[in-house]
Amino acid sequence: MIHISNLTKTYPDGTQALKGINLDLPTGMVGLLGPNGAGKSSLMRTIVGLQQADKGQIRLTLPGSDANAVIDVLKDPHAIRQTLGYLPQYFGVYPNMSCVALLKHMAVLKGLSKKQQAEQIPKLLELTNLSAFANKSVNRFSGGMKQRFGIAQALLGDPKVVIMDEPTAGLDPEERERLHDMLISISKDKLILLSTHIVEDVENLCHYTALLFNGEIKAADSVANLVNTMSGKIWTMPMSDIQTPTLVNQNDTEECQFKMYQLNKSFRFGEPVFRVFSDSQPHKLAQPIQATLQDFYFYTRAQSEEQAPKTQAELSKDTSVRMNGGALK
Ligand SMILES: Nc1ncnc2c1ncn2[C@@H]1O[C@H](COP(=O)(O)OP(=O)(O)OP(=O)(O)O)[C@@H](O)[C@H]1O
Repeated sequence: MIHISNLTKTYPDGTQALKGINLDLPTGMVGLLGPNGAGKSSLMRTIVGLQQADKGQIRLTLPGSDANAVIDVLKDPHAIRQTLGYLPQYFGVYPNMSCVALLKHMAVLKGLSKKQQAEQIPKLLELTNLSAFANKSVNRFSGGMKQRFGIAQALLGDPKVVIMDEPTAGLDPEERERLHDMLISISKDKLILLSTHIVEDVENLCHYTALLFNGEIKAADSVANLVNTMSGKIWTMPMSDIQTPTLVNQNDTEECQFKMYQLNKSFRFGEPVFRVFSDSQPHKLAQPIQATLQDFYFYTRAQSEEQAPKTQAELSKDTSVRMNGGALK
């Protein structure tokens, strides 16, 4: 497991990317969810020792090992590099080398012996469905094949901790499904930390997730627990009606205590539909619907935006959002 405490990271231009992160990540498939710019890559790069934190601590206990065998990642970045696999968000340009030659080269960099290379590389090519392309140059691979190659290199040395930054980015549905299969098959005795903004991927694959917004952890729990907190409180209703909302449970007091969040607007058969969070039926046309992790994600985001100090421009934007069915107070 990875234990992170009080981790902060500010870039030289003053951007505070991580604002005192406290997080315990268990073994298995774990999601790190957050919108663009939330700080996911900053956190991942810090965990894998590619950049320094300003302060804080990251401690790693390897799955299946003695609880006392702890690696202090920030003090000993070399040790973590030997025990984890990393799939970065961008690989940059690949050299003009065949898939198998590049894997061998990376295996050497990871310190694998010739025997280990001979054992592991064919298995990894098979696992990632690249055996038929072993002699093809990686820079001629499709996006999905490059992503699978990235996973093969991350798994060299059979690491117990694997960190993947946006692994499904740019993949077509078939490739995404294949990648999901692969991740599930390798996750049994490892901690696989999956960073993404695709909430559905986390709901489908991960048993545990953390939500990162604007450099802060806003929730961390089992996916089932987070979804359960939304249970019975999610409704769908047609967009047209929310513009003049009729609250069915408005109480008698002057100030309405009732709170409703628009979570998500989408379209079905060309007609707008949106999901709202509400303790009770928010409108006579509202229908109850099964809660999802996406509902929790949007609810948490709406709450964290509400708590964040706002500029004048944001405040005037908020008023128009509210008139269209945003957070009603
Ligand atoms: N090297 C850097 N120098 C300055 N600011 C940076 C640097 N890297 C990231 N940032 C900023 O830090 C914040 C967090 O960025 P980060 O890339 O960690 O977010 P992210 O959640 O991974 O986003 P995305 O999903 O878009 O990749 C952003 O405001 C980003 O602009």
